[in-house]
Amino acid sequence: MHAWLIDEAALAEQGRKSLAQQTPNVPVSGEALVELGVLHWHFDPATEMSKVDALRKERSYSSGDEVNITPAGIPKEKHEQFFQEHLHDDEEIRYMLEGSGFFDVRDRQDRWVRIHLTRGDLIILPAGIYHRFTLDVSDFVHVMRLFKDEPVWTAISRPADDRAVRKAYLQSLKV
Ligand SMILES: CSCCC(=O)/C(O)=C/O
Ligand SMILES: [Fe+2]
Repeated sequence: MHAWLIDEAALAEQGRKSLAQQTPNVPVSGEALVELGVLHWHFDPATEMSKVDALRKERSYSSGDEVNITPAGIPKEKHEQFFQEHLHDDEEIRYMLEGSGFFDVRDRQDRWVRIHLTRGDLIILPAGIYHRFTLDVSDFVHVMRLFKDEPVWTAISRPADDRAVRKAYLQSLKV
């Protein structure tokens, strides 16, 4: 996992799937992500699935599924929808089994932090954080999605500032 600040204009120029970090390169540490409520682990899918299972139990992720995301495999509109800034009422838990991609999350100053995830990265985005997802130049990801209850994927587009989950998230940043 690598994370860095991105500038929207520069990103548009280089293409949103580009692996190139921007100049000036401003890295964002794992600790800074934790302060935003973003948690990250790395578990080798070949040898460390028991650690994923332990985390599932510990955090009560009772259901899950696996999806392939490729330009050919999902409708373009869906991929565009992933890249529309949104939030969820629940945590978003994603475990990268193959491939790679970017989650962009908003920081306290409303800047974009780009998080590059590759095989073995497991990320938890807190409920209420504004974010988006895109494939990178590899154009492929096989991802496990984990849920506390029945699988639901409801994206609430920004602006959603009046939503209870957004207010609770902002409140959690203050402590
Ligand atoms: C990498 S899983 C597909 C994207 C997704 O589920 C989501 O909510 C993006 O924010
Ligand atoms: Fe999302």
